[in-house]
Amino acid sequence: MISVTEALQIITAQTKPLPTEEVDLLQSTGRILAQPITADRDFPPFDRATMDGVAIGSRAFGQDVRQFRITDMQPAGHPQKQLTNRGNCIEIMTGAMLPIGADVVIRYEDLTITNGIAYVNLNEVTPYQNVHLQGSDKKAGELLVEAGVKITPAIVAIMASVGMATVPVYRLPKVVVCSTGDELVPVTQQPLPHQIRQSNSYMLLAGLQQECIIADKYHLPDEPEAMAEQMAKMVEEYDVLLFSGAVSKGKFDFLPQVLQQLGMQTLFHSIAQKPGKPLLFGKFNDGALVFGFPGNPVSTWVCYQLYFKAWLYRSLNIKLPLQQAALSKDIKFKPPLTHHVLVRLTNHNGQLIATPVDTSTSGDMVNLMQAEGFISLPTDQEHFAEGSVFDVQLF
Ligand SMILES: Nc1nc2c(c(=O)[nH]1)N[C@H]1C(S)=C(S)[C@@H](COP(=O)(O)OP(=O)(O)OC[C@H]3O[C@@H](n4cnc5c(N)ncnc54)[C@H](O)[C@@H]3O)O[C@H]1N2
Ligand code: MOO
Ligand SMILES: [Mg+2]
Repeated sequence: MISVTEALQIITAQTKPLPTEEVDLLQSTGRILAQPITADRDFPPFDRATMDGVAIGSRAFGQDVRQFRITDMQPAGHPQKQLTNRGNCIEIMTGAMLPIGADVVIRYEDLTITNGIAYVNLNEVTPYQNVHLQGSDKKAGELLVEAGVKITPAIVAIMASVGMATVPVYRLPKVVVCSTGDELVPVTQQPLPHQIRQSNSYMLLAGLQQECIIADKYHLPDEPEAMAEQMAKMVEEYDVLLFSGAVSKGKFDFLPQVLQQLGMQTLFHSIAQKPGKPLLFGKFNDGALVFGFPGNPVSTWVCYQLYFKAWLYRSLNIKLPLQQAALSKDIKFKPPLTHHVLVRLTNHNGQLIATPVDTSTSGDMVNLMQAEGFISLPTDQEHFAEGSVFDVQLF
């Protein structure tokens, strides 16, 4: 049986750089940007009024001029006007170009306007007051967003502003999620006393959706020939096959043998860990990877998070979300296995505290929802003291 570290090494050795593709701007949120974005023009592209009011020249104000005749209007979206006389001003709206000859915007709140004359009720003004100067955020040609970041709504706004209707992103793998087991019935079906509804596959599909992966879904019976028939097509079609169940020692756990008959090379089957000991990982010659997650829901979820996401994030060259947190209580764990402890997080005087979530067994899917992540406790200790700090991998 291999260790968690060895398993992660074997899995991450199976990553290769993903090709890129163009997606619509609004389909890009959450995807990984494949090219850097540079400013096509200055940010902002002109001296921009940041307040509604009037535009004047600060020199006139310095020469004790306090009243200005309103001669024109400079709304946003209109070509730049010109201030021709130091005793004049131009009404200006937020977002408009600062007129030629003006360098200050006085807010309406600081003005008294009577008969077309604006009186400035201020003792001093400074040049470029209430003006967002051209190029002050970024200059044309400068880097705005580096490649390799996860696209957020703010990045979508930047891409829109530089005219990108489509966005180059790393292609995501084509994934299929496959539940196994004769006890499982569809969500819409009333289970008989010996049956349960499928839930692991939905948990995996939902998890994949959070990574922007829309996977296909299959269900396989506990019958080797029927399994093989359906799976042969999957190997051709998908980059990654995620199975749940049928990987342990049961008389109906046919998955490892069927996959091997179809030509899968087993890279490991079982890890020194709890939960998730019988995890299966393999690959086909044409490149399809197989993760066989143990069927108990907590095992499926922890193995998906720890192993599939390690592979996915390494392929995309991004970091897994980790937070350091201190244990809320002592944990004792005897066997020489890596113990993955589900935790929820709270903040205590600025220190993040990880409180273990009580699940009765790894089949307890109801209490799984309490967990915000998990800690992988190392094998070289049996006693983990309250207050000791560990990385929490966040769900
Ligand atoms: N003799 C041994 N028995 C078991 C061992 C062992 O080492 N020796 N390992 C145990 C561990 S640990 C786990 S985890 C499970 C893994 O079992 P399988 O991967 O073979 O999964 P199944 O037998 O198909 O199912 C187990 C359990 O999970 C439920 N399940 C499966 N798929 C789904 C799904 N899509 N939605 C909801 N629930 C699902 C299934 O009904 C079973 O209750 O084996 C232990 N046994
Ligand atoms: O992974 Mo199993 O569910 O350790 O119990
Ligand atoms: Mg089994």
